Amino acid sequence: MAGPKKIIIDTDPGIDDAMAIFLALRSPEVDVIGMTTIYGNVYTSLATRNALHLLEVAGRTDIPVAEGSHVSYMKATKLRVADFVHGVDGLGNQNFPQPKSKPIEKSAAEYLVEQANLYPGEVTLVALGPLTNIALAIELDPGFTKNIGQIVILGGAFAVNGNVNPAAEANIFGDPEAADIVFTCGADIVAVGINVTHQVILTDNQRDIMAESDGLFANYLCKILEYYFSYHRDAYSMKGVYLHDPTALIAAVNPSLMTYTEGVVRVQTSGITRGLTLFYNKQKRFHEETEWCNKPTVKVAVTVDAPAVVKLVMDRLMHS
Ligand SMILES: O=c1[nH]cnc2c1ncn2[C@@H]1O[C@H](CO)[C@@H](O)[C@H]1O
Repeated sequence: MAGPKKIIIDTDPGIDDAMAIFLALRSPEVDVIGMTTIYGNVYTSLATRNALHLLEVAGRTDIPVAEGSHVSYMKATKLRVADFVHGVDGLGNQNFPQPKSKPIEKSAAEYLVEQANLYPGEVTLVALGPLTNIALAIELDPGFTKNIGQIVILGGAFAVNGNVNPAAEANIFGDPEAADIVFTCGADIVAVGINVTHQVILTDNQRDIMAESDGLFANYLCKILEYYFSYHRDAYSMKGVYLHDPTALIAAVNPSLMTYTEGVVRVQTSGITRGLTLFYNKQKRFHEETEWCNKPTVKVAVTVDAPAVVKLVMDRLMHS
């Protein structure tokens, strides 16, 4: 029997990233062999600090962290970070101590290429932030797309409004050029967009159940979740929060909790729809040769068993 699936988490922690990371560490189906960091919810240096901190909380400083790009694929330095969603420290403004551990010497892209070469076809990369590091890995080694087992992407808004603006979802908006490279690179890709993650909601009551448990992860998360809940109250008038990153992680841990469709995804890189993800189902042969022809297909999640995902997330975090 095959052992647990090797996964690398590319992350911008982030409150829902913290949930996904802890969930992964509590999931016997996967073995977290490393983490890479990226800007998005916070700037990259803080993402690295938070990734190291979360591994210290979990007692898993054996897991290497490789720091990712500080600029977009096109070298833009003016980046959009979502501190209004996660707090200025990215983890709900809790004044956590500086971690003692350090990132490895290699960059995220170098580390991704190294691991994909070391375990060809075996590594699942779960991308929870903008796709800069992955586009850089493809640039560094064109064989990366063949060597990486699968890339599960939290990103996109397929046939629904975005969450940055009506067109764009945050991770794709963070680096649309990188996203278009990744979606059309030919690797085995599964995209979980906010059309799916917006169905997966942790309610106030469910958070209270988690807070009353004696799970280490559940207790830690309930503290930092306060900020994330208040953002959802303000932005969406909701008494609950979207479980974006944990849902994407579940697509790697238990893919049967979602259904998927397959087609070509392109990303708009200019104008007011910059960051828009557009899915072509390949059901019509168009008359003209276009930028959509002869592109590799990806899988896009369409439905989710939301109660089962929420239950799995809660159970695993409470028994930690
Ligand atoms: O309104 C928002 N702006 C920016 N980022 C957001 C917003 N809401 C959620 N996220 C973050 O972006 C990813 C999902 O798109 C998640 O990581 C979530 O934490």
